[in-house]
Amino acid sequence: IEPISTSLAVGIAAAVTGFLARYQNILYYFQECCRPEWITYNRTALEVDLQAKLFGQHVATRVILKAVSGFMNNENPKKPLVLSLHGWTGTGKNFVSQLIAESIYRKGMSSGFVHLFTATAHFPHEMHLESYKTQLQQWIKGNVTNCPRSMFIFDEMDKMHPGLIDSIKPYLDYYETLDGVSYRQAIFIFLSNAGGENIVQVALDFWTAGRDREEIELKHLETALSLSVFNNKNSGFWHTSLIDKNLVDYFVPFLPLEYKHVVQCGMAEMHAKGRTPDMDVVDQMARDMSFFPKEERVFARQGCKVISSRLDFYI
Ligand SMILES: Nc1ncnc2c1ncn2[C@@H]1O[C@H](COP(=O)(O)OP(=O)(O)OP(=O)(O)O)[C@@H](O)[C@H]1O
Repeated sequence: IEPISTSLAVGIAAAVTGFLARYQNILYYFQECCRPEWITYNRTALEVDLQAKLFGQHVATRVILKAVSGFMNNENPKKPLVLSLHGWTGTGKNFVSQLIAESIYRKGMSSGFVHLFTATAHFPHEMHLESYKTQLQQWIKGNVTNCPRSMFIFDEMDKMHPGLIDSIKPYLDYYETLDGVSYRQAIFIFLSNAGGENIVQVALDFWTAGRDREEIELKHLETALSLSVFNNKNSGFWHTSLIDKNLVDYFVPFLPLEYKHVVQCGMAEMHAKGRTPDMDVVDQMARDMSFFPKEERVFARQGCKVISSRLDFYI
């Protein structure tokens, strides 16, 4: 009787283990977790999205695809990926962050591993600076401990207190671990309008010289960025050592959008609203929008930002 009961017990244990393993697999399937089922980089998806959905940003498209793919395909990155996106309002900085998130996380921006902070909403009062610092550091540490492949997006970076920027600096650095946690798989994206006006000036110079916008290369914009972001004492960045410590891997410039891009945004928006894209409607809306400089009317003052709500008036 003894051997029978032992083998029965072994059999039951194996069945239970098998069931739990299967149950866990089913759970992984339904509930987001820090596993490849939920977090896998799809380069093709990012490339296709950038080409098809992001208008007028050939420089940013190239830099972002290279930066994200290089980082995600590297098994052993020496530091987290840090991108700083700069440009005029409504040119696609938030939108690109969303596309990057969608190419990595199955749930995109709704993923529990993607964290978005907006300076004025999350850190509005300077008097609470010290508690913001502690909370932010704990938040980053807790989330990266939970899932090393976490993404942190900081919007309105130029409105963020330099002290707060300084408090996240250690996480962006080359340390193997920090208090036992490695941050090397994480992604940090900073968004700001800093440098926007100088980028506009470069784009305008090309336009005035009759040169094609597509001829603008990263090298033409680097000086514009360094003058306005790195050497400008009013810029939050200048007050921190993010730049001279080389913690930002890529500064990504966003060009101001022209009339034709606004039209492209309008057509895409109509499609997104479930309408048949109508050139007449979109053209009417685009013509009523505000462009600058006053005389030349080349660039959309609000980029593509207000298009979604504007369109409703014209449909
Ligand atoms: N270059 C673009 N191509 C396609 N759509 C765009 C582009 N720029 C903006 N949009 C559309 O406009 C919306 C608002 O743009 P977005 O929030 O990305 O601008 P932003 O550059 O982050 O502006 P801000 O600096 O004011 O935060 C996006 O959700 C997207 O629908």
